[in-house]
Amino acid sequence: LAAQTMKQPLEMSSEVYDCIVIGAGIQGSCTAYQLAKNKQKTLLLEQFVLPHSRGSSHGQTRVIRKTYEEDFYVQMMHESYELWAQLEREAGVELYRRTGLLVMGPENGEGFSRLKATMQRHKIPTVFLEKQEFSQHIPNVNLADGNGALIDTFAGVLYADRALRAVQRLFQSCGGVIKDGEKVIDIRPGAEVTVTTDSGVYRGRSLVITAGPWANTLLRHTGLQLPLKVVKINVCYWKEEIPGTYSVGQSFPCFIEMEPKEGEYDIYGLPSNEYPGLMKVCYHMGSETEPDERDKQTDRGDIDILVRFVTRCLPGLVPVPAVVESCMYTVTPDHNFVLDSHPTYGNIIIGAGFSGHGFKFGPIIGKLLSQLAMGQVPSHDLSPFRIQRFQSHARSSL
Ligand SMILES: Cc1cc2nc3c(=O)[nH]c(=O)nc-3n(C[C@H](O)[C@H](O)[C@H](O)COP(=O)(O)OP(=O)(O)OC[C@H]3O[C@@H](n4cnc5c(N)ncnc54)[C@H](O)[C@@H]3O)c2cc1C
Ligand SMILES: O=C(O)[C@@H]1CCCC=N1
Repeated sequence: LAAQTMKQPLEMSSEVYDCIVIGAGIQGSCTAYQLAKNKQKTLLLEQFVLPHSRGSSHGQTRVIRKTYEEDFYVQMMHESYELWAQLEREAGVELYRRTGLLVMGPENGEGFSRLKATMQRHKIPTVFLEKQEFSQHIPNVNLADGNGALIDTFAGVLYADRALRAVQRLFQSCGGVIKDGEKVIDIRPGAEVTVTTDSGVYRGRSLVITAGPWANTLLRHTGLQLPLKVVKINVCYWKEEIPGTYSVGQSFPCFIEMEPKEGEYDIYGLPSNEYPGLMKVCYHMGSETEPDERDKQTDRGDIDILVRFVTRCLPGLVPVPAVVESCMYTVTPDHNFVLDSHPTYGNIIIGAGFSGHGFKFGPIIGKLLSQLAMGQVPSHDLSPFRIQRFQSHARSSL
């Protein structure tokens, strides 16, 4: 009996991969696909059985836009749109639906002014709406006093779950290997990195860590901790008083209300689509949580803010959420991503801290992280995303 219950040592696979990617969310899946396309023998490890709803990439929809204040995000989005279109062709599925994005914000505020200037500088097709013509273009929305409004006409919706499945399928069709339901429990850095899961041991010449909310749990094995905050997002859907009022079919756009009140985070919404008669409207922040204890976080302060916003600005919605789902953001202090090599181990690449706005960048992030993993010079300037910027925060736990 003792012999039967004794644990067998985990077997080391004889295969040496060019690259092992940990985490099959949108960033890891896109990275793995880019590597496989570049003839790299690639293993993608995922702790949960796919598909799952325990990280940050699940759910049916995400916003895609070029509407950013910073030039570097706009430049990356130019290429990301092209790569999404390429993915649609390769997978033979529709992943993007153009709806436009309405941005409302304090007309003379710093953020809104910077956004307007960036849109103009990059010649992004934008309609600037005057207060008096607003309701004619956007019925059933109340523009707050003092707010300006613009529309990014090429923005829209990405079909997130469908996109994730498509990228993983493409990765496998290029010879990539996915092992899901395998949690990584140890990482040994070296010229060949050794990665141990709860059921096997694997070796790779390089390693990409794209573990979303679990980034720091894994980085601990490499002696690094980043200043990341994991928050639970209450994903709220609101019932239309008259079904279809805010629907994709009625050409209702996605929207962002910048800084609805001083000190508050943005509120954003997507036209009703995935659940007929329900519109998704969310607060762009949540309360801190441990990633494995997400459902124990029951704070509803964000929902109170949303109820006030819906009552004031979206009169065609019942101001009580009809459905609340859960998701997580992994937030950096400056809300910019981490895209970098490990400061000590050059063959360990980190993609983390996507701060609630990373999905739309998936294909370009996949390309950049794969370039780092292959030892190539990245095709965009990655200086805004370096670990070094956290010098006073990032801790070595070696
Ligand atoms: C409610 C919500 C709305 C959003 N809206 C938008 C939007 O409109 N537009 C936009 O661009 N972005 C949006 N985002 C952000 C975007 O979805 C995220 O930035 C993106 O999904 C992050 O992907 P990821 O691959 O880094 O993380 P994840 O999707 O969390 O993937 C990480 C994966 O790593 C796995 N993993 C972790 N640890 C281990 C381990 N030890 N072993 C094996 N596997 C492991 C996890 O299980 C997980 O599957 C939104 C996010 C949320 C939550
Ligand atoms: O990234 C996005 O576009 C969305 C909407 C604004 C806030 C966060 N996610």
